[in-house]
Amino acid sequence: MNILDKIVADKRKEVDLKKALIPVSQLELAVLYNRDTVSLATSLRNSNSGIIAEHKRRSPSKSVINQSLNVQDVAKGYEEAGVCGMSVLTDGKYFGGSLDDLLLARASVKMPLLRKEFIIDEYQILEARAHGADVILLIAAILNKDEIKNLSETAKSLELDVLLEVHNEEELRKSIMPSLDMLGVNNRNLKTFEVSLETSKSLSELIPDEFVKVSESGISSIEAIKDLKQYGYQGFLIGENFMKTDNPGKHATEFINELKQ
Ligand SMILES: O=C(O)c1ccccc1NCC(=O)[C@H](O)[C@H](O)COP(=O)(O)O
Repeated sequence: MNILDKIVADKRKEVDLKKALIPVSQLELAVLYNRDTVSLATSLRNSNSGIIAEHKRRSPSKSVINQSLNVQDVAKGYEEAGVCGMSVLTDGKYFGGSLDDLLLARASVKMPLLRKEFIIDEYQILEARAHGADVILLIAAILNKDEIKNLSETAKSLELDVLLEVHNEEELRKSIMPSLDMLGVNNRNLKTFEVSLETSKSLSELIPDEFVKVSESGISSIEAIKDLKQYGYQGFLIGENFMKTDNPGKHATEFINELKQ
């Protein structure tokens, strides 16, 4: 079994357990009293930098990245740096994240927040909305076409943006549908962890213009972003490069300032 299959199998067990403990009706109540959402797609369309900065403590490919930071400080630092939005990993077992991280980030900043999760059930979309997310991620590698349609339509009905992530042409072709806002190309193969920015470049021309194009993973230089912009990318998801430092917000500020020059 590859790591992605293992993550999804664990996620199914986790969601089934949670459903038994916290009923959908309780989450729906939390959604009802939640805030208006803000659009990451709009923020990216109106931005020069296009940076989506991630909160990432550890990962299957890197084990420990940074365990000593406080999510509120990271969120405030990113917002002050002027990023377009923040991605918050909420998976506990493989990434050391939680829904509490999302809630605490939400309490600290106004910018769009992405729940970075392995979403396989509508329940997780309600959770995302109830904990302050503005955007959800759907990963084409773990969903079929009907699941992508149902989950993305549920997200839209809750006024959430949808970022659909692909890694190859087959995933892209099955996924294109009007209920998506952004198409993300993950440069990391989630089954082998191999990273290549060529993946974003080669898939770019197959992504219709109505979707905001986002390049994800393995981005660590200004040159890489300038290069990817030539291929129509308006969003750049950066995790490790910021999180491996003592002060991710400061690093993001310096990065964005250099990008603007
Ligand atoms: O990062 C991993 O090792 C990983 C492994 C398996 C599934 C997903 C994984 N990462 C999720 C992401 O997409 C990245 O955290 C995100 O794109 C930022 O990547 P990076 O800038 O390379 O930290």
